Amino acid sequence: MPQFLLDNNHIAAAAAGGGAGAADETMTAKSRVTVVGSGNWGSVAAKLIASNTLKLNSFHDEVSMWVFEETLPTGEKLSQVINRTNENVKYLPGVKLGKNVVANPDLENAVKDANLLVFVTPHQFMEGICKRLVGKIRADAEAISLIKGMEVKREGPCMISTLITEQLGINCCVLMGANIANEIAVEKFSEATVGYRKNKEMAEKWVQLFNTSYFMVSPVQDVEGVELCGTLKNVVAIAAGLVDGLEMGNNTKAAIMRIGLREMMALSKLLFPSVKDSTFFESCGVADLITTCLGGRNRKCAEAFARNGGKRSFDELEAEMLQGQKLQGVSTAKEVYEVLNHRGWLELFPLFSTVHEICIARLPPIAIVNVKFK
Ligand SMILES: NC(=O)C1=CN([C@@H]2O[C@H](COP(=O)(O)OP(=O)(O)OC[C@H]3O[C@@H](n4cnc5c(N)ncnc54)[C@H](O)[C@@H]3O)[C@@H](O)[C@H]2O)C=CC1
Ligand SMILES: O=C(CO)COP(=O)(O)O
Repeated sequence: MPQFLLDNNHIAAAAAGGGAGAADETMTAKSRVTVVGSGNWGSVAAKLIASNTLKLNSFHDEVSMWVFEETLPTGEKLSQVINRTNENVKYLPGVKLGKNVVANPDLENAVKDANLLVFVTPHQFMEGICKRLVGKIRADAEAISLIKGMEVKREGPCMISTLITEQLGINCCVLMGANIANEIAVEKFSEATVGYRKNKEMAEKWVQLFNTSYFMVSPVQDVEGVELCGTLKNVVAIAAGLVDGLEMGNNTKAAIMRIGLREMMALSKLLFPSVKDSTFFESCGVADLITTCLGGRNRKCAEAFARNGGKRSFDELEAEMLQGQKLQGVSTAKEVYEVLNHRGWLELFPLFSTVHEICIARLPPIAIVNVKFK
């Protein structure tokens, strides 16, 4: 790791060196971690955490990982294969998770002893998961959401961290960033941002749990800003993929990313006036926007959508190209559109609204560059 990074982050040094020490253990009860989710990023999150729980005395070594059970083509259950091979052969093949990661297909059983809950599933499943968890978690549990997405209620948008807090009655931080899971899985250096509301000590505990020599995590006091960055950039990534599929070139793509960033900032601040400008310059902001528009799944499927002239649906392309992994950008574009429509803001957000209209085939892919961006 470059020296300047160490200077920047004393917590990184503590995590990498396992410096918590025996004194730590005697002062605090050990925390138990459960990761709720085991897709591409969920599996990498479990790997990161498991490498740290082995080093840090304040955490139990074992990391429980809830697996949405499925039967593999071999006839075996995914959770059993993960526990036998120490690999998520479907969502993260070829990467060992750490022997202290234990896959568990029983959601309620997986969470019952944990005081640290890490939520990392596609956002559309979270409402159902929360309902199942009511009354099933420890009273002293704390949560963090790695989920990029939101729900739309009659009252307006509901961020996933808010859903968790409201349904389960627990505090929820968020972790977002320029984090293409497959790259972090092979330990290429990247950064992430933890967003917290009030409790800085808790944010630092999450930083400690995730931070490694190749994954540098920084806390910022702006939970909505961090979460909206992670959520809204997926809509811009769809636009960037359309531009790629249309072979419009780099200048057009850069323009779409700039306009997208401007809409991300404007909508975030309209929804939550407390959102800070500086958050957009953290890993969760411009860095995540760049990496997703260059190398993410939303970009990839949108490129194929445009190459097919919009004739094959995103659902079809997702099933064919992602082998069970899920796109977040298409449903987020719909959710954003509902919010904009409900509030009379559609004209203020031409990129966001056009992406949705292209996704549902109301407009052709080329419309992404025919919009009048003010
Ligand atoms: N993959 C990546 O590079 C990154 C993903 N994220 C975010 O992390 C979140 C989770 O994404 P991934 O871990 O990549 O998942 P994924 O898209 O790779 O996998 C889909 C997951 O959903 C599960 N699933 C399918 N049907 C389900 C159901 N009915 N109920 C519950 N679970 C079901 C599957 O078993 C699988 O674990 C998303 O919000 C995504 O935006 C964030 C950063 C990076
Ligand atoms: O959020 C991501 C990178 O930070 C991954 O984006 P995709 O879901 O488009 O792959």
